[in-house]
Amino acid sequence: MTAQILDGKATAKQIKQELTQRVAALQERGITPGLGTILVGDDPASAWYVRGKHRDCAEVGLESIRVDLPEQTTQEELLAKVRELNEDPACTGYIVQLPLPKHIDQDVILEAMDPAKDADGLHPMNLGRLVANVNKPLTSPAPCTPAGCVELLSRHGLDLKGKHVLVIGRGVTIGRPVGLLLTRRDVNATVTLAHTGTTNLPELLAQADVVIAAAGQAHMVKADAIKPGAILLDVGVSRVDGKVTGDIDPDAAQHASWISPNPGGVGPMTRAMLLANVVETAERQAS
Ligand SMILES: Nc1nc(=O)c2c([nH]1)NC[C@@H]1CN(c3ccc(C(=O)N[C@@H](CCC(=O)O)C(=O)O)cc3)C=[N+]21
Ligand SMILES: [Mg+2]
Repeated sequence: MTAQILDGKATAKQIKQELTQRVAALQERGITPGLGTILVGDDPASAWYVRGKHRDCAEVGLESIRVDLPEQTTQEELLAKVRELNEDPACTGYIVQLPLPKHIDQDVILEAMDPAKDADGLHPMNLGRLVANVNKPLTSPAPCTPAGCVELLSRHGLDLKGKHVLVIGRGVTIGRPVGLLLTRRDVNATVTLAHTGTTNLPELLAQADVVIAAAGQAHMVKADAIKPGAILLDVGVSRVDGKVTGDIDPDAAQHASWISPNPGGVGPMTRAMLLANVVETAERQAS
């Protein structure tokens, strides 16, 4: 068996085309949505991601607002920028690029954002809405990487109803929220969340119909560990010898039915979902 590819790059391209139409429709009504980014410090990977987000904006017709601050920015200075974007009518939604320097409390910054402008879906208010809302369509932004995982599967015609999904990793951007999306009634999956304290990972991997690997440990999911025919989403990113390396050993493709490559899988979907959150916010405000 060789797995079929969950092509995140092509799917994101399709989504961006759809968003381009929606942005044009907003523009016809005199609305130009804008995405803001706040980047603190000069980590090259973070700077590269932020540049990509601005390129994506230009591609679909969104305005973008870029705020770059030096590494030694204080928490108060960053809070001042957050408040500025909260008040800026040209800014429909924005993100604060993570991770922040160690002297800044990420939770304080996220809570200071206007939840209505939270393009990442990481504000506690929006995470709370995700917890509270199981049945109705979501009217608040969902975290981009989890939403990208769900969208990547559904756009390849894969139905998760009744499937056992094993999520590996408990980070706040992926591992914890992705189960909330997958257990909504419209998806109806059964979810197990494994982490470094899990003692029976081999047993769980052998059972899982779908594996979402978001641990950030290069090639930790091996070919012989998975259930034959499983669907594999490779979310974790490490750099090994300067190369982007996922959590799933590429040999696992021999035993899987579907696999998302990394790069080229969930990464581009994350970016597309960020744009979608901004467009949806603008549409909500316009209606
Ligand atoms: N507030 C905040 N929101 C984020 O969404 C956020 C963040 N902070 N901090 C860092 C992580 C990481 N992240 C990625 C998004 C896209 C790719 C992506 O498109 N990667 C390409 C290329 C990978 C490469 O070659 O480096 C791919 O997977 O094909 C990667 C990583 C968003 N993050
Ligand atoms: Mg990727």
